[in-house]
Amino acid sequence: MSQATATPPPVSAPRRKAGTVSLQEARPVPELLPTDKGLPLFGRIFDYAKSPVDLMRHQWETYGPVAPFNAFTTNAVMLLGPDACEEAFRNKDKAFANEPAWGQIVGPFFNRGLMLMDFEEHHAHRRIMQEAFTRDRLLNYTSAMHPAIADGMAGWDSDAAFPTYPRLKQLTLDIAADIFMGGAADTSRAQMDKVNTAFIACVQAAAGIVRADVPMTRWGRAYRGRKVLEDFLRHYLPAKRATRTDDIFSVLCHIETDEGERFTDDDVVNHMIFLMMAAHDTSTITASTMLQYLGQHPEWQERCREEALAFGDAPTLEETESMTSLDLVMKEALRLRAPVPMLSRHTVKDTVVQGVRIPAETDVMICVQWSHLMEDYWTNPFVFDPDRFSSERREDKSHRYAWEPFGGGVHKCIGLYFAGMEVKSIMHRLLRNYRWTVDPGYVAPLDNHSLPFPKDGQPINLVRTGSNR
Ligand code: HEM
Repeated sequence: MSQATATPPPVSAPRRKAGTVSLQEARPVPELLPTDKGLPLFGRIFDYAKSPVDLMRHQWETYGPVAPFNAFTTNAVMLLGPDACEEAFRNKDKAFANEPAWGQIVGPFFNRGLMLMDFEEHHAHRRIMQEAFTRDRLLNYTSAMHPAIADGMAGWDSDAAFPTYPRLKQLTLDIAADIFMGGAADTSRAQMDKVNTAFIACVQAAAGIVRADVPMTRWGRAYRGRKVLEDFLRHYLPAKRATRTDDIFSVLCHIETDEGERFTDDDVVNHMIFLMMAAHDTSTITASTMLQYLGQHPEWQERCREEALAFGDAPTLEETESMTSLDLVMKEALRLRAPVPMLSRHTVKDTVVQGVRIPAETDVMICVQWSHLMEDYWTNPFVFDPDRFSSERREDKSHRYAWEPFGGGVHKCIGLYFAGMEVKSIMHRLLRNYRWTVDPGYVAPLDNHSLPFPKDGQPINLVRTGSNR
């Protein structure tokens, strides 16, 4: 165990059972202090970008589990602590909607992706999509994953300042081309690069300040990017419909529920674009966080390497699942740096959370990252200590929602097992063929404008020890 960042002062959690306070009895959202109004137009959005954790701590200590928050011109609220998050995830009275919330953030570029659907429609689409993530499908994705990883890593050589983040980002994009698209057979490298650029433009739109189709802006690029992606996918659709292959694109074209429900062509295109986005940055962030901590904790790197060496080059799904130390490290990485630190909702009716009345038409931020760092639930929460998840300690059991990197309720990440398999397969190959070190004092300078990534690319000292083939 070692100190990763300064430990903040302890906080206490006023707990309240869900559903015990009626709308009439509930308190209003606490009044925003004048000092917390932030900048005209932007509110406290830059405070969030500077340090989400500092902002969340301030909100929790000043206002408690339901905290007012000025973001752009809206009066939003932040939900802090696992009790408040749980109430929003459970969404008992169907007050919290995703589309009007995430739609404002990820814009029209991930339009009609599963996460942007609500209630009955969401339920219907999720039932179909579930068929793409069954255990049998995962087995197929796992065997296709290893050659894609080996190809992507083939050029990774010893480098005293190996830029982890951009390299992992490229790797996960390459993997997506194989696992999601099925290698996109008749597409040249140049065309594939164009698709990757289009895709990145869509992902980066979340951080755009100008939120309209204006040339030279993030949103302008994303509008053009979405068009490129749609054209690309529509070009391949007839072929994917005609034959069955093991990639997700083909799977989405053919899956159906027991009742015979299937996706239309538009659904397939929309879900594909969203799925690639959902899978890409989140897995990249997780793998790069793991690389950082394993580089700073050689004893854990060695422990994980021993497990990796116990299996062959291409472990099966069961084998990746049995890599216990790697699993603990992944959980700890997701705790310390949740790839999606804050989830977005919009209330479609008045509702009550932790005894506080949240009016209809309020933007709500579910601050999962804060739950991961509260002293009420974790010992020395800012310290890297994967054993806290071991069967002897199970600190994550301190509250059902103390650890919630994949969210909860009906929108809980549908790709969580896929993510575990992908990230562990990448780490497995790295551990077998490389050693690496990271300065123990290194703290990743995070860009928090959209999902948190290291601005400096997170350089590590990488040494190649195996053939990686
Ligand atoms: C470590 C990696 C990942 C993390 C941390 C993560 C996190 C999340 C979170 C927090 C949500 C809930 C959003 C909400 O409630 O508003 C979510 C939803 C989703 N994720 Fe993931 N995700 C990861 C990887 C993946 C992968 C690999 C895929 C697909 C292959 C995927 C597909 C989805 C989809 C489709 C949804 C929407 C589910 C729904 O609304 O029903 N994710 N993810």
